[in-house]
Amino acid sequence: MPAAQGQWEALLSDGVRRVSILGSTGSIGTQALDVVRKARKDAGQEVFRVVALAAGASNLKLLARQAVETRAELVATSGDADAAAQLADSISNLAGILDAGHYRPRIIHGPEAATRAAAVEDADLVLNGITGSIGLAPTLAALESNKLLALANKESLIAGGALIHQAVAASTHEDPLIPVDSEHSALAQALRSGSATEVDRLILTASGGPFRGRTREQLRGVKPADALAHPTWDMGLMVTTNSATMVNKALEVLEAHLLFGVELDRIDVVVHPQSVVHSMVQFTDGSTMAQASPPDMRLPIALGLGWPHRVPGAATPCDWSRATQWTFEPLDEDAFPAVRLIKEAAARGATAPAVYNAANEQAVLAFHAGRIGFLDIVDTVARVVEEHQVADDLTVKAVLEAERWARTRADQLLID
Ligand SMILES: NC(=O)C1=CN([C@@H]2O[C@H](COP(=O)(O)OP(=O)(O)OC[C@H]3O[C@@H](n4cnc5c(N)ncnc54)[C@H](OP(=O)(O)O)[C@@H]3O)[C@@H](O)[C@H]2O)C=CC1
Ligand SMILES: CC(=O)[C@@H](O)[C@H](O)COP(=O)(O)O
Ligand SMILES: [Mn+2]
Repeated sequence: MPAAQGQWEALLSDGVRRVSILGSTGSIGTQALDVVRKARKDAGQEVFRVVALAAGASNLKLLARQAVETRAELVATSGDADAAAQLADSISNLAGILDAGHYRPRIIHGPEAATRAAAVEDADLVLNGITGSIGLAPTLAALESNKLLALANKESLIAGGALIHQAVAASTHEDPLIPVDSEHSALAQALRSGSATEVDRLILTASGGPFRGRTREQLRGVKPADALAHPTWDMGLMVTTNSATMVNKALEVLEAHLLFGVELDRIDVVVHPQSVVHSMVQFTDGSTMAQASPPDMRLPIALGLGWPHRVPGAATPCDWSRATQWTFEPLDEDAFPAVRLIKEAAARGATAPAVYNAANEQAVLAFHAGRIGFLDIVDTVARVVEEHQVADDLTVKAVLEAERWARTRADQLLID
């Protein structure tokens, strides 16, 4: 039997997986739909059924097209009643044109819409591809309604930390939280080869972003368009900017600690400009396991949707017949202090990581609005975290209050 055929059988052994895709119009969401489409074609039958779609309100036409294509039962927009009406019109027009005239999904709207889509009864698995810590409520809702959660929205884990651990512990699934972030998917794959006691260190790779090799002084005048010119990945604005400041890698170090329980001082970052080795696990005997594939998020997304099974043909593998070079270099923490700063924030505990992330989200938006310079982003994060009075316990209320304070304080500092 060909390898792929056995793999399709394994993947389909529990039946078609019903998925709710949050952030469906974004980079992760649209690639998830590529995976769903291709799996159906390659397997010759439905593999993943999209039962719910959720997005913001900036691309309602695309959301409508996705709804008609997938026939999702529930379609959610974070927009207002007008946005919902516009969405319903677009769906009904398109359904008429595309011979799906009978298709009438349930349309919901408002700030809670994605959270409701995360808890939708029909779904087995929720893919959270929303940007920002606004994704925390949907993350918790997915776990609390006992879904599998394929998590790209790292900000919810940073902000929610122990709250997410509690929700994971209460789940009846052995392993409900599946990493989709490329580095963490790589680590999860490498960790399949050894037990927790064998692990010595986790090594996260970083592309180095568009400003790799520059000194702090050389970063001073860079413009938003420069920061968005990522060398290897095509992603949304927030994560792309975070790659340029190394805040993305900082969030990912803490994400790895929260996902895999390895202490922060046993997690390293190495710059690997080709983005082919997505991360590595070093074992106690000196062996290192690395996961490698050309940069394409459809691979970790597919593994997230099919976990623990691989989706055959999800992405193109490395071409070993061609000469190639992979290089590795240390992170310059003087030019890019974000990783050191998050380790300090994590040591303060409770709400400090949520504050780090919220201040960063505000600063990134201010940078793109032309209100501040590039270096002000991480400098502001550092100041806001330093001023923060950490809450004693991590509750949803404490996180929301800390975030509200951090956003206001960051905005004040950015105006001054
Ligand atoms: N892109 C990538 O390759 C990678 C991304 N990630 C992580 O995945 C997450 C998504 O990133 P990315 O896809 O790049 O981001 P994008 O900006 O491309 O997409 C964000 C998506 O979230 C939607 N959205 C925004 N606000 C809400 C809301 N309140 N309710 C529901 N949906 C909302 C947007 O809708 P609308 O279109 O209407 O604005 C859009 O669909 C981030 O956490 C990022 O760090 C991790 C690894 C790789
Ligand atoms: C694809 C992915 O997982 C991104 O989070 C990626 O890691 C960003 O690239 P950097 O390594 O430049 O942060
Ligand atoms: Mn990543």
